[in-house]
Amino acid sequence: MTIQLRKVLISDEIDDICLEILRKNGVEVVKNCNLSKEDLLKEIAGYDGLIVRSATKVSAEVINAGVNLKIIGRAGTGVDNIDTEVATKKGIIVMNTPGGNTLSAAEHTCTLIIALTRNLGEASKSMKDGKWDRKKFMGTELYGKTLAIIGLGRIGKEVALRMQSFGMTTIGYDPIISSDESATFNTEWMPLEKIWPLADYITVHTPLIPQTKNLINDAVFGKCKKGVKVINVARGGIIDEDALLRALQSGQCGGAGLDVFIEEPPKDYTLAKHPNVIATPHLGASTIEAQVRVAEEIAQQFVDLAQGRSLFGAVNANALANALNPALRPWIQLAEKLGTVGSQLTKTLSVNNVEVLIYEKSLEAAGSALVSSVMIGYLNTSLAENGDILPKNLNIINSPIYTKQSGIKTTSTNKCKSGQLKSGITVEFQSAGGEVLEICGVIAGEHSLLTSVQANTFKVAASLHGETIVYRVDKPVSLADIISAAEKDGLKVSAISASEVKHGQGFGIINLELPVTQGLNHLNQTVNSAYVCSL
Ligand SMILES: NC(=O)c1ccc[n+]([C@@H]2O[C@H](COP(=O)([O-])OP(=O)(O)OC[C@H]3O[C@@H](n4cnc5c(N)ncnc54)[C@H](O)[C@@H]3O)[C@@H](O)[C@H]2O)c1
Ligand SMILES: O=C(O)[C@H](O)COP(=O)(O)O
Repeated sequence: MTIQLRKVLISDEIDDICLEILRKNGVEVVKNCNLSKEDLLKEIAGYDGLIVRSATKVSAEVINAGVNLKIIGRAGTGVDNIDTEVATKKGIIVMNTPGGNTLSAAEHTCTLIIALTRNLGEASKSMKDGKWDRKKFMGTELYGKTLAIIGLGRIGKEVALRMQSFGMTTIGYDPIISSDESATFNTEWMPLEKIWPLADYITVHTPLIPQTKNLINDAVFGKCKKGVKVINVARGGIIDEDALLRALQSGQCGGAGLDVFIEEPPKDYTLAKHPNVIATPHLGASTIEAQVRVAEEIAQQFVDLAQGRSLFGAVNANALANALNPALRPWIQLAEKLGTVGSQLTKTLSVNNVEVLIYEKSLEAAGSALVSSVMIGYLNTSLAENGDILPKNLNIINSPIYTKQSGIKTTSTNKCKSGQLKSGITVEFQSAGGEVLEICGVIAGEHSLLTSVQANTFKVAASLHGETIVYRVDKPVSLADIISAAEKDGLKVSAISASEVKHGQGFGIINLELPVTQGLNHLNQTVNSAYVCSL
């Protein structure tokens, strides 16, 4: 799969280095940060790529209007403003720049913790109002206090390291970070229920997902120390805003540092205006350094992808990473061709399971890419022939979704250590009734070759390339007879290969110089069945 990146739209405020890098690499770029939703819907059809920050809402409507979109880039971390599910279904890559703004977001979190504990916001405001009030703004030290970090990923870890220098004890929770790993940055991993009563400060650094929505709510505030302070530089909604207001009003929560809100900008500023709240308008990543970094990174990632070098930052395209690896590319192509041939030879079977068996060591990690590619070939033919609506752009990104929809189960199995002398890959198409079609292929140089069907070996491996006819016989038929029949059907044969005939079946591949334009009457009288494939 190659990505043709001719024209990219930048619809949010992104550093100009992004435009420079893209243009230097021959990509036309338009930056327009003032597009209304309606304008964006009209404009987007003309672009192959879109780059945003958090302001542009890349909804299903926008993605559907982007009929030429191949890639959506987020110059930043959170992709919650992009409908990644719809993009994936349409075969569009979604990419972010993980890490580019980590330090800035971590520093902003630390700034809010410090500002909260010394009432900096209100104290500064009172000075601006011409007041000298030293008593009202008595603070507390951070030294010796406990900071709970929910989400021990990139930002959570950097916050821990920085706040430890103030003498804070850091504890935390993350479902995928082990206690050993969190111990490497001096943070004791604990389950949430143990954390709540211990924390003097709680800071959240998770994505906003169903599991983290309203993670800190009325019940949690009830389990915390009276006066606990909370900080959210992650996403609005991880702390329940209504519950927070109630806790601030009752004094159960002693203060909140908020950079993000459920609605941005908020319609209701009650929370931001509360005297114990320090609020900033989503400034976590707003530093010169972070903005240059994310702009540079997203542009370079776009260029690397278009030039087939890397897929760094893609959040929805694991399989594609293998497809871009030059060493694996021919195998990925072979897999798709085996899928196409398999779909022709299983026309009479109701396939419900497809298994890819891998006999090459170099392909051990490429199972999901090979399966996705087999299914592109299989579905492209079988959906078309069943009269189903074919997705416009069936590719390695959305093939798993359409496979799931088709009800076919898929697996890949590494057979390298099985001691068998086989090479290449084998695809087994299995029906509910227990019938199996097994086809095997290998790569020679860059060429895809079919080596056997149903364990019937081809005397000379057949080339899977271009306009091809796959046929089946139930007894040996001479190649001369088959070529003669094909020529009577107006075909120009460039090569032919046949398998041995065992247990009443044999298979063959006819390579053609030109596409088939008429019926295969003579051929169909000479072999049992013949199918046209474009490979
Ligand atoms: N305010 C800003 O300007 C700003 C800037 C950068 C990032 N962010 C946001 O900060 C958040 C964290 O970013 P990051 O780069 O550290 O991401 P990350 O992926 O490195 O870390 C997030 C961590 O959250 C953990 N997590 C997921 N579900 C969890 C749960 N139920 N409970 C506890 N932990 C859970 C994950 O396992 C992961 O380790 C993201 O939401 C991102 O969008 C905001
Ligand atoms: O997830 C992120 O990267 C931050 O929320 C930054 O968002 P921004 O690019 O809109 O500042």
